[in-house]
Amino acid sequence: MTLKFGVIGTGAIGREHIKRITDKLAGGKIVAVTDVNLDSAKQAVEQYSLDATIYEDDQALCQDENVDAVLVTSWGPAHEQNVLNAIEAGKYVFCEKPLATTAEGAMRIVQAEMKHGKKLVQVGFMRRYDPGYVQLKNAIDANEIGEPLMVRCVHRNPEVPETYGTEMAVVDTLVHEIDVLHWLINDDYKSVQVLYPKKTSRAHAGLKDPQIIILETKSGIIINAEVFVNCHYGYDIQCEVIGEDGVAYLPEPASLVTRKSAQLSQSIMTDWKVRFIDAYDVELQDFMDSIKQIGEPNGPTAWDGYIAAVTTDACVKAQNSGQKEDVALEEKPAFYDNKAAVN
Ligand SMILES: NC(=O)c1ccc[n+]([C@@H]2O[C@H](COP(=O)([O-])OP(=O)(O)OC[C@H]3O[C@@H](n4cnc5c(N)ncnc54)[C@H](O)[C@@H]3O)[C@@H](O)[C@H]2O)c1
Ligand SMILES: O[C@H]1[C@H](O)[C@@H](O)[C@H](O)[C@@H](O)[C@H]1O
Repeated sequence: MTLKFGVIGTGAIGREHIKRITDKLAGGKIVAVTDVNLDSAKQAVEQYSLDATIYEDDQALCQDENVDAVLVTSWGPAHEQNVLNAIEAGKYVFCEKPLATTAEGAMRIVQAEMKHGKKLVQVGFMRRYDPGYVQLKNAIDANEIGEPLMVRCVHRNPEVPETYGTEMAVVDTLVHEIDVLHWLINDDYKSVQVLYPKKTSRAHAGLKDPQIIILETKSGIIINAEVFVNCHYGYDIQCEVIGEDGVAYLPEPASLVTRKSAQLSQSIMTDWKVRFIDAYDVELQDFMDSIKQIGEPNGPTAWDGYIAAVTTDACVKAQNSGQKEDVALEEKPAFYDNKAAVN
């Protein structure tokens, strides 16, 4: 069975995913596309020689009977409505992060999915599929470093556009750490605080950059996360988990080491597309395979999207108050504990 996708948003990651589903992964096909910029949708169809219907809006795309699953790769603020339209039409949804830009928005999706009665949504938190993070998780779960006590992590982008504001540092960027870290250390967040170090001269007027976000978990683990989106030198993701018995580091991506002209050097990546290429491939393959095998997506759920949204809301509050802010989650519905059985 081929899973037929309708794509909402044919920008950077939309095209990356179209390309991997079309040329690289097994069992998927793009049959419909839409974008608020219709020319972009047309270009994507041409670029990848797709046999796909071009729709003027997301609702019409979701209603297409030929579409089995909707790939939401529009801008963050559009995700909530895109996902709700897909659920309304009874379609599976793979939604890029963030699931919604507010906790209320994410909760509306959770409620719509529960009302539908079956899991349909997977959120694009691809780091859970990254081989390095998987290694780190296996080491923690196998108790190789003992009880985790502290985590230090770094999320650096070379630059960001003028449209990227202070809140996006948490809603668009830190959201990756927010999702992957609670999964990694098997804990829930209790509070968050945001500090602003000296501002880089490379950040535009409306952006505070870098930022340090301190997250405390229910068991007392302190996470120190740096977001620095004008670091200039590369795309750099680091994570170090300090346990009672030892320390585990996220492996650096493999890169050639050279010795030349009295220099020992190694390159640093500059682009998220390349840094997490394996993770994107595996997450989308898993989405397609699990729908075929168990009738529902297997990856990060709408509830994970809700946890992330509650935590980013608290971070935004902390950005503005300068105080420690609580992360207050609703109780997890049993709906999100159950996994479908293999058919
Ligand atoms: N998982 C990751 O590592 C990762 C990487 C990049 C982007 N993203 C996420 O993917 C999303 C898209 O990012 P991008 O870099 O591709 O942005 P982009 O600006 O390159 O592309 C977004 C596209 O969506 C279209 N669009 C916006 N609103 C729409 C709507 N309501 N209906 C239809 N089309 C609409 C825009 O016209 C644009 O073509 C963002 O939420 C971003 O956070 C995730
Ligand atoms: O949308 C992108 C993407 O999610 C990248 O992985 C992240 O490093 C960027 O900060 C973000 O803007």
